[in-house]
Order: sequence, then structure tokens, then C-alpha cells
Amino acid sequence: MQQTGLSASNLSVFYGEKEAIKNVSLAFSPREVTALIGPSGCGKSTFLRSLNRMNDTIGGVRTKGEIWIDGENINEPGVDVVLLRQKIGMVWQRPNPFHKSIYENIAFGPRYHGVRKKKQLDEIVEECLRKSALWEETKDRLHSSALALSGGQQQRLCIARSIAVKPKVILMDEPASALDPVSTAKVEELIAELKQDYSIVIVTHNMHQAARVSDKTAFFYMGKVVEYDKTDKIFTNPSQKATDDYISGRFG
Ligand SMILES: Nc1ncnc2c1ncn2[C@@H]1O[C@H](COP(=O)(O)OP(=O)(O)OP(=O)(O)O)[C@@H](O)[C@H]1O
Repeated sequence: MQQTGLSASNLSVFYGEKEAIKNVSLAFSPREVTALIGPSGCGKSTFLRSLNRMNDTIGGVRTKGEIWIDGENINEPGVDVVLLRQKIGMVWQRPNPFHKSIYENIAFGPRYHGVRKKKQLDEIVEECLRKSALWEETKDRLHSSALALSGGQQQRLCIARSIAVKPKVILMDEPASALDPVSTAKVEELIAELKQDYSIVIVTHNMHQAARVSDKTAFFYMGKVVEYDKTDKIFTNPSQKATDDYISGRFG
């Protein structure tokens, strides 16, 4: 199965003997947000991390199956994972800005990938901060430490950093779960803006958030995808009883 967007085909992921992801196939459309939901331990984060090979950084992980983007299977040997993670960026649960200035957090990626001219870097920094709704709050302190920002601002900075290298897909692992309600709302607004340009895959425990931000939802249970459909359908008329039980709070 070759696709131009991002897709997983018969993907299984093992931690030693334990099969955490069992033969999952899912395709993600450009300019759509897909939410991955399911009870704790069902494999959402493992699946998300496999989409840009972040599981490679965990010892003892073995992956079977294919992940396609732009007609390339990223699980083939010889794939440049730095370029891969430029194409498929990641935002983590806890904001993790570099211990550098706001400016440098964003300029780092483009500079690494060859942008040298200051004017061009300045433009990228401004554009990414504007897209992340952070420009007004930071334009007078670009060279101050990113660590002096609030948690919510740091998370938006991490999103700005991820788009600075012009990815096609942004993976988000519970990006708002460590934030207060106002910061959470800002991150959700940002997701709605960003999906005009990117495909976004988001893990969330928050059913309301999944319903608010996503176009499609995949319900994971015990390492498998039980149901994958339009979010409206999943939340109003799911076809599987397990999905219904989960979204109505009967387990998980
Ligand atoms: N580094 C690891 N080593 C061994 N087993 C792991 C590791 N990470 C996750 N697992 C196991 O794999 C399964 C899936 O975990 P994963 O974190 O992907 O689930 P999740 O749905 O994201 O859970 P949560 O919602 O609690 O974050 C679980 O049984 C978990 O214990």
C-alpha cells in the first residue's frame, strides 16, 4: 500500500515479547486532525511514536509492518531519521523548549537544515511565532530565555519550533494535559489554525477535546484499532459497542 499522505500498514510494535500494537492500519489525510483515544495502556503513545520512529530511542523495541509517507516506507533501513522528523514533527505532553532564547528555539531547526542568512531566520521566527499566536507576547523578548515563558506559552513555542522546519505532519502526545484551561483553549485554537496547512495526529485522554479539535477519531483498545471514523460519528453513533462504552465513560 503506497500513499502520499501518512499511513500505517499492518503495523505491530513489540516491547521485548509484549505486542503493544497489533497489526494496525490507519491512513491520515492532509489538513485533517485525527484524535487517538482509548484507555490507559492501549498503545496510543506507542503508535504515535512509531509514526516518526521515536520508538527507535527506546531499547528493546521491535517494529513490524510499514509506515508510508510520500511513497517511502520509513521503516526501511537507510532512512534518514533526522530528515524524517523534519517531515513528521512531534510535540510532547510536557513543554520541552531548549535551554536557549525564544528566537534560538525556533531558529535552531532551520539553521540545522541549512538556512544561514539572519534576515531569513528572522522571518521564519516571526512567521512561526505569529502562526502559533505567540508573536504579540514575545516580540519584545525574543532573546530572553524560553524557560521564562509560562507553561502554556512554552507549549505554543514548542509547536512554533515544530513548524519552523516545514513538516507535513505534526504528532502531538497529550499536548494540553499539563496546561491550565486557558492555555488548553489556546492550544486547541492553534490546532484548528494549523490544520489548514498540516496533518495533525493527537493523542488525548480528554473526550471533549477529541470531539472539539478532531475531524477523525481512532479508538484504540488493547493494541488494536477498534473503530476509526469521522469524529461526529464516533461520538454520536459509534458502530462498535466497546467504543460506545468507552466514550460514555463505562470503562477506561
Ligand atoms: N518503554 C516501554 N517498555 C515496555 N513496555 C512499554 C513501554 N512503553 C509502553 N509499554 C507498554 O506498552 C503498552 C502500551 O503503552 P502506551 O504508553 O503506548 O499506551 P497509552 O495508550 O499511550 O497509555 P497512556 O494513555 O497511559 O499514556 C502498555 O502495556 C505499556 O505498559
